[in-house]
Amino acid sequence: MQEKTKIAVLGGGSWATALVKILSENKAEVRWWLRNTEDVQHLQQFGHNPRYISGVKFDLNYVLPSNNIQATIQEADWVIVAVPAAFIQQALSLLSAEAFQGKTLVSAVKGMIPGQNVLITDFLKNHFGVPAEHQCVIAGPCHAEEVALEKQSYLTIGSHDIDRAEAFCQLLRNRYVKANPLDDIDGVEYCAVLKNIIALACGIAHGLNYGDNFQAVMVSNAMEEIERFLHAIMPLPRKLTGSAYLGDLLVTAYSQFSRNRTFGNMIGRGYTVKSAQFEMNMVAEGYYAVQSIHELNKRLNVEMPIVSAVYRILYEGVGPGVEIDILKDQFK
Ligand SMILES: NC(=O)c1ccc[n+]([C@@H]2O[C@H](COP(=O)([O-])OP(=O)(O)OC[C@H]3O[C@@H](n4cnc5c(N)ncnc54)[C@H](O)[C@@H]3O)[C@@H](O)[C@H]2O)c1
Ligand SMILES: O=P(O)(O)OC[C@H](O)CO
Repeated sequence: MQEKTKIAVLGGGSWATALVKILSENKAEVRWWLRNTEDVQHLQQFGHNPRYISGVKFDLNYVLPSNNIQATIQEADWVIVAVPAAFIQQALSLLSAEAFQGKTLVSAVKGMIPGQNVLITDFLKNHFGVPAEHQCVIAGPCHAEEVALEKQSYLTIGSHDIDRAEAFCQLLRNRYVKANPLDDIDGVEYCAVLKNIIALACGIAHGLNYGDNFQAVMVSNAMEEIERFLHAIMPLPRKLTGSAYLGDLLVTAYSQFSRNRTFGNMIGRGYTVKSAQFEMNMVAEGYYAVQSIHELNKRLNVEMPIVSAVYRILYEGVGPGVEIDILKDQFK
């Protein structure tokens, strides 16, 4: 009998839950780390994650929930990090560089480490010595909620090692998930960070009662902003109309499931940052990312009017109406 592929998934949120569904249904052995003991016990007893997309039922012959992070990754060949960026340092604090040796690290995160202002793959390299070519990122327009409903979805797996990316694609592909490898790992990782900030802006505009016409112009301006930033930080020939770039921006800017758009919408309607965070059970990565991009851009000096507007709204207390009014006059 062929041995099962052993995969560790770190994180108890929506995306981790959807990834565990995909991988375990493909008959991989999934060791799943969740920080909350009651959630682990609930999963072991009932086969559901009680907090996020709880309709998904897991086959416990393939899914092994645990709150011991060292034991979870020990046997795994692949380790998927699906913890929001702001909590990664804390989540991985019990692990040493040796714990990751010989494994492939896969970032499912669309964010940056706050304060350090680095991508997750760079953090894993700097902090744990995981070589760049031993890493992959999961990109592309894919909401966990739609995976749970088995709606047709597309993922792009970025890696400097294209064979490794293809091997990971093979673990993901199923009836409703298509996966493709791509070597522009940094480009898709930065694009995923930026699209979350743009979704915040779209949500803010919607909350202020701007309509679809305005949002379409905002998204097309945003695409130019993303292109300028990617060109400045990582110049490469890349097809930005691809689903890991434009596709991911569109899903997050328009979908009812978007965390970032929902958060922005609350800000546009007059919620404070604290009250919006309190009301959402989920994490809007764009809130943290906009600070990191703002810091990085002090060096790059890229023209990023939408990102700058979101930064001023969320971190400098400028009224959302004031900032969106300024953008309104700049857009063509
Ligand atoms: N949800 C999606 O559809 C989706 C799709 C692609 C990528 N992602 C990315 O996956 C990553 C995980 O996001 P998600 O959507 O699964 O999360 P989520 O918003 O569904 O859930 C929030 C997660 O944050 C954790 N959390 C909250 N407060 C915490 C704290 N103080 N310390 C530690 N952990 C805390 C929760 O336990 C939970 O796991 C993010 O980077 C996100 O951008 C999400
Ligand atoms: O749309 P959001 O803000 O929920 O982000 C989730 C994923 O990045 C969509 O691909």
